[in-house]
Amino acid sequence: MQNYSGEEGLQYHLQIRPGDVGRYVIMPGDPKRCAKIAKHFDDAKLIADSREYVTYTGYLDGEKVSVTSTGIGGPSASIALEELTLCGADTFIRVGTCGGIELDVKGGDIVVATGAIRMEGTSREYAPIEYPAVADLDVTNALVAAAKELGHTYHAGVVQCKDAFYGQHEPQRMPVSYELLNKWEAWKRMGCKASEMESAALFIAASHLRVRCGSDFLVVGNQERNALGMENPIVHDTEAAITVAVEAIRKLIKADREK
Ligand SMILES: O=P(O)(O)O[C@H]1O[C@H](CO)[C@@H](O)[C@H]1O
Ligand SMILES: O=c1cc[nH]c(=O)[nH]1
Repeated sequence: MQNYSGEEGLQYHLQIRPGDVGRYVIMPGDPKRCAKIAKHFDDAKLIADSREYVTYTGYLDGEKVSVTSTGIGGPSASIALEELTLCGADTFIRVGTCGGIELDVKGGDIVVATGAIRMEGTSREYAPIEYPAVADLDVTNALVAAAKELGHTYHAGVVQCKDAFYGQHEPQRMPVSYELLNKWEAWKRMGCKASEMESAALFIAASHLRVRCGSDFLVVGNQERNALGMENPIVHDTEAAITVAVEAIRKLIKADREK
């Protein structure tokens, strides 16, 4: 494909080149989360700040690692994954926020996605809907082990992905509300843990690109608990989800070195 950036190797959206990023990349949605994540790296340097994509590169246990924000939603997340892969990355952890769905998933808990419901548009441009959006097993095992070791309350399971944040939160005001409401009921009955917006697109794009991708999230709150009048803490501090991802990367680095 013709390179729109006008310079060979320079990525059009992320404004990064091969060599700028490590093999391992943490991907938050919010660009402002990047500096917080980069503080966990040794010798972190800002590489690029373009649109919603902020990239820092540093080191963990002597291995080059990076953080790149994806913005909100599947389209921008899949662009980040594609351009990072073109620059040599092959192992990705999305660190996001989510809303709890199962009643025991509370604000402040951690969710690790094992798979994602493809109720969004981007993944459908990559693969027919029958193909499941599944997290990479090595990355997921590393995330679960890290959450356990760090002593966090965590839940591993399927998350739901959508394109309209307010469709999740106010489905009754959307024209397709009956479909949304019925599907939401199905996700609950199937044991879906939480809702967020990028993992389905990332897992499917990662399968297509043959790279590894997993996700972990801070649970901000749970509207199902709220609707039932249950205690519903609202939490915004993503540090626990970040440390789980950083520890998971350390585990993957160690395991990859031993291969
Ligand atoms: O906190 P981030 O990583 O952006 O993730 C969640 O927050 C945004 C919606 O508020 C969506 O991007 C959703 O997936
Ligand atoms: O409820 C929530 C919280 C964060 N992100 C979402 O997509 N939903």
